[in-house]
Amino acid sequence: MKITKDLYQSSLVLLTDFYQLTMAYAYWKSGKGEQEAVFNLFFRKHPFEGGFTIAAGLDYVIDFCRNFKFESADLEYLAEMKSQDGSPLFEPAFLAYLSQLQFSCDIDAVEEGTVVFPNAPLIRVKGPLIQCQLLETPLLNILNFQTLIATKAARINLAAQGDPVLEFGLRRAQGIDGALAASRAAYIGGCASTSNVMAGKLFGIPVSGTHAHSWIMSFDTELEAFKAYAEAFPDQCVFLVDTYDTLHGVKNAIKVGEMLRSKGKEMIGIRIDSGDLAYFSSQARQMLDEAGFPDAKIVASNDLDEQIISSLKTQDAAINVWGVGTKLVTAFDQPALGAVYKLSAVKNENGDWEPKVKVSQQSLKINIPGLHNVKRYYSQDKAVADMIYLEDQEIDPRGVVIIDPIDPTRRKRLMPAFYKEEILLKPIFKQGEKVYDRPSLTQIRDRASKQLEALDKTHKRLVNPHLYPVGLEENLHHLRMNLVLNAKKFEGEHEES
Ligand SMILES: Nc1ncnc2c1ncn2[C@@H]1O[C@H](COP(=O)(O)OP(=O)(O)OP(=O)(O)O)[C@@H](O)[C@H]1O
Ligand SMILES: O=P(O)(O)OC[C@H]1O[C@H](OP(=O)(O)OP(=O)(O)O)[C@H](O)[C@@H]1O
Ligand SMILES: O=C(O)c1cccnc1
Ligand SMILES: [Mg+2]
Repeated sequence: MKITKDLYQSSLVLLTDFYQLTMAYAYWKSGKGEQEAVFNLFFRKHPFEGGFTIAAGLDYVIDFCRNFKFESADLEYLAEMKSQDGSPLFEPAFLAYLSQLQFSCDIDAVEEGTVVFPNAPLIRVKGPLIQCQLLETPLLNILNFQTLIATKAARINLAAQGDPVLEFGLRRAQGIDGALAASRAAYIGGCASTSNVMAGKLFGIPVSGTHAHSWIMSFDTELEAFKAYAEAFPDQCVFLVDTYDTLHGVKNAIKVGEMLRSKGKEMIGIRIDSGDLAYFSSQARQMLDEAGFPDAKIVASNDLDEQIISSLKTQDAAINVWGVGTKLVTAFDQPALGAVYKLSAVKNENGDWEPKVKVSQQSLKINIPGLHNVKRYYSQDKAVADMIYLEDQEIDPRGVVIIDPIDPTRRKRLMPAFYKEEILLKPIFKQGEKVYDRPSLTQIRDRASKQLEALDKTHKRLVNPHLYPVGLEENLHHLRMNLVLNAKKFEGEHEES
């Protein structure tokens, strides 16, 4: 197991795209490496055609930044890289610079478990250009995936309407770290437990499970298999009833349930893993009730997702617990979130911040310039709107207009004096020092649940959700428009000359 051993014991600083290192070298060479810059990480569209997204992954980012160090083995590898003519790609003086590099950025971020919306930053990184640049790929790698899975999990849990959802994804997850990170994110999104024992050990997630068809098939009869399992785990029996004939399996489960009861034990329930889950769960419920097991739970699994769970709910399926694997941990219907990381300001020689925009033909792709933050306004504990604003901008409590970043004709007037407010980007690192107390995973999960409660149900609809208002504070909107118009003007002048 050399590969996994090396992987988990090495520094992660090279977990970046090659072009980040070549840019870092060129920044250094041109004397710009230490120039201060600001980058923002944000996504442009909710995943799964949904109306909300749950931020996750910050804890990994914190670990990554705290361990941001080029070790001698990393530098040796870089020293061996060659350019086309066979000479070393990176000058020794640059590698010496990297060896001395100490993480010194300011990072402000939305806390894990926060409901977030398109275009508003999840993370803001302020610091020397080289460091900001080197963080792009790992930050995107971490936050894109965990945010995606936490959101998928939240959707599945909303569909389950409070029933426990057990995460069963390990066997179908995207490799080793994909599985671990998915279990963590699924728990943040509201899942009750994971089948992944290592995720249990690493993150303290409750671990749970039933048994497989192989257990049943290894015996001559299903009844023998159930009995043997009940001998081994008299307090943990969820009998898988569909290996041969589902309703006959329910009868066998009832027999063994009665045997357990005669010993003062109670079976937890049954699991159905195939066939029409509405039909079989209702039949099984009736049989269990009639046999005197009204509290026995019915667990369902088999390629479930939020749409099938919703459908089963409307069919009045008698399912109490949902086992969900593949479609959760792979984010089956949308395999990537698509968050991006964009430069929004640089400090010039006079020490002033210069806001930056990347002009694009698509207004959707024009970034938001400057050093900005996000305020969420709440009225009676419901989130009303998010405002993206320049951090040094005074906000008039009597009234502020927010403007949609994509369609400037969409505007909303807010009266901050009447609302409770929360600033979403919180300080995580100041000049490389961690200033944030990391919450426990349970606290993060609670935050996600409370944040979803604060969101109106129209935004949580799985299909065609109502759009939650997110807008630019007026002055930020004007700054952005002026930068775009100026950039276009210059472009025109260049073309003419
Ligand atoms: N009543 C129902 N309404 C909607 N979808 C259902 C219902 N019952 C089962 N499903 C879903 O339909 C799909 C059935 O898939 P498929 O036909 O491949 O399974 P199966 O043949 O029953 O079981 P398997 O092949 O796993 O042994 C699954 O995704 C399952 O979750
Ligand atoms: O369906 P998922 O959401 O991924 O949940 C996990 C599945 O994994 C197990 O069986 P597996 O799929 O390995 O085999 P089976 O479907 O043939 O029983 C389990 O019985 C579930 O069906
Ligand atoms: O414990 C279970 O029932 C389980 C675990 C993983 C995958 N499918 C089912
Ligand atoms: Mg299956």
